[in-house]
Amino acid sequence: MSGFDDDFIHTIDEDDNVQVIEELSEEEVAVTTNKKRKVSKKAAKKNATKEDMDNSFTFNIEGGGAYKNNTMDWDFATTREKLKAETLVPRTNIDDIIAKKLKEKKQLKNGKKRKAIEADETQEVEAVNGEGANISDNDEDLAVDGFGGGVVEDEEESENDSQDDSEAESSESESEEENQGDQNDESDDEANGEDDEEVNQFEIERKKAYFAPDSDQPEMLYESFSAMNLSRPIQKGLASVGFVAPTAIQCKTIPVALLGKDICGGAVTGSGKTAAFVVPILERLLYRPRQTATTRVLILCPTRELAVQVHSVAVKLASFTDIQFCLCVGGLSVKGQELELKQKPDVVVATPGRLIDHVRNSPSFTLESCEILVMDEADRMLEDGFADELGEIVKSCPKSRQTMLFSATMTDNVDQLIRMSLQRPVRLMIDPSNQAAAKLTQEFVRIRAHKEADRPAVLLALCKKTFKRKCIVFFRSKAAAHQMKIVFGLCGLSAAELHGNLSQEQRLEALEKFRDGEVDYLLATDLASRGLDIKGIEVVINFNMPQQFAQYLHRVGRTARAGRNGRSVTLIGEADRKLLKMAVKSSNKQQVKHRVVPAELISKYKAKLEAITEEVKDVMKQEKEDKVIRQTEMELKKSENLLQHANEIYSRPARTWFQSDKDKKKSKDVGMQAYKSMFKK
Ligand SMILES: Nc1ncnc2c1ncn2[C@@H]1O[C@H](COP(=O)(O)OP(=O)(O)OP(=O)(O)O)[C@@H](O)[C@H]1O
Repeated sequence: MSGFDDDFIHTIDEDDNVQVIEELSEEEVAVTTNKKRKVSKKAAKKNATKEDMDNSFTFNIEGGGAYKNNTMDWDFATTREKLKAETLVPRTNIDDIIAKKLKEKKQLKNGKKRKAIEADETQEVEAVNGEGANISDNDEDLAVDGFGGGVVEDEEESENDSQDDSEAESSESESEEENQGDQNDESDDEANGEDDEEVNQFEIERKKAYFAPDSDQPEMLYESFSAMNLSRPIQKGLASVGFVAPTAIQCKTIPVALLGKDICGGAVTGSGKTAAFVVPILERLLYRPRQTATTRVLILCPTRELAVQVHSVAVKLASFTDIQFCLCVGGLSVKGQELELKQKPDVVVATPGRLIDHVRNSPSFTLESCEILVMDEADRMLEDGFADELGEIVKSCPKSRQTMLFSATMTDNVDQLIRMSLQRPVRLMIDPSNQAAAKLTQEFVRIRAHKEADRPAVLLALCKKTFKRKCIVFFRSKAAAHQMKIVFGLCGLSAAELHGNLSQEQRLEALEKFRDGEVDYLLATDLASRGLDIKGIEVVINFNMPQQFAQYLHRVGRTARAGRNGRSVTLIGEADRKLLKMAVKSSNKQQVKHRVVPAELISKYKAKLEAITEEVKDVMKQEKEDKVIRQTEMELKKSENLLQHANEIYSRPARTWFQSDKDKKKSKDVGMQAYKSMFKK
């Protein structure tokens, strides 16, 4: 990067500290490495709370792979607390409505049982009196039992173990029909071959001219963070969260980022990209001039949850520094954020919309002094829906800034990147593009065209029989995720939902409940598909396949993170064959499997679903009614507020936006279309 003036934070090549790397001999590194000191979670926490530097501190060093330690969970507690304080009227709680429905059901069942016992007693009395009748099984009781647990459930448990292994077969067993389809696709590909070659050559030349030469990519591999010449407070921060050795993307990125270069970084999901950009930012900020507070770093994320997570990671890693952060995302109080921004925090972590709102409407907040701009999930942000907002943000930052873009499906499409006005970016791609995490097993359940309606029953069968905890299920729409939440609740499966129809507090609460194991399932839309890092997710189920392979990779990337094992199960329709082919192509063959859910099991759960249709409707009706009441209460509270603070409210200048309402709607529609096109058949 060129154009650093005196006020800019220093890159490592301008910094005397570079000597330290060279002076640290190999033996010294080896000695420290061999110590293998383990800092327990508890001790790390304790360290994190200490404000001052501890001179006797020794780093937590463990040689070998990056993921040896148990790293800490990121927490949303602070953000949730803030939100709780802002809630005007308590929200409708769907769990309460479902619980009420289940209670009613139980009461009904008990009532029936009592009646049956009374009837039996009468019959017995009658039998004694010589007018006997046979006592038959009460079918209705059994049906009711089947949903909440009890006898039928126990039976299922025992069936389960034997079925697990037999259900999974290798992909080689896929039918002839599928193979035929693949061959057709291939012959199409060949026909286009020559044209493609020319285009490819042109693209290769363009990329060559656009990106920095490959020689700018360091080939250094570091055994530990302490070998990276990072400052002591940063190393302490890393040790406190259990990071000992850098991952591949961290090895490559940190040195280049410290030089202030623009970066396009790509590495599979769960490979540590967050710390790859946070660490060099913190390191550089340690050397910032401190006379006047200035916001120097902006980190953009496509979703609020991801921004909350990145903020939490950054704050934890910076525990031993004086670096200040501010989280600016929609759904949190604008006023609170305005006050924080006034203090000129060093780093702002934001979602684009809310950030633009502040740039335009928060007095004294500007991006004029932004020296580093990071875009996490950059390929998503470069998509149509975000393009206008991004253009507005880039325009507000100085040209001389450093820009870093990261994603597991990072694009090196020059046309898209030009929008970001990068300066000879260094391409740091660790894994071949479009690849899933190494330890992910991908399973596919075939849904034939005339069986599309079976999807809910298949899902229920999978969750009831096989995947009983730490499972995230992706749906195409908010309505589908919500409806399934009710179905799961009525079927005795504990689930939380996560989608855009919930309040921000509910969204974070859902994530926390799932993370803490209070619920076994997270039923989500693509809101949760990118970036979220929840430890221990064992399975990702795709109720439907998204049309874009990249989106699929992000979804399944919620498991098998940080070198762990994981499994994905995708219900794959006839129209998704191409994507199945891509998954097979981009993975180790042994890791792609065909799962069969037995037809009788599907029939059983179809019947169960049919039997609870009315109950689902009831819950939805009750929920709607509660919503109306809450809405009215909200309006009332708002009017009261307005009356009480009318002068203040009306004297505020109206908030402005960079687009007209019409333009705003148009770009929202474009985004929505782009999203929907992912599912187009
Ligand atoms: N050096 C390290 N040592 C140990 N664990 C690490 C290290 N770096 C990151 N991790 C852990 O790896 C996990 C994945 O990291 P992160 O969320 O940054 O991945 P990502 O590459 O950004 O994934 P995604 O593409 O899904 O956004 C996290 O749980 C994080 O705590």
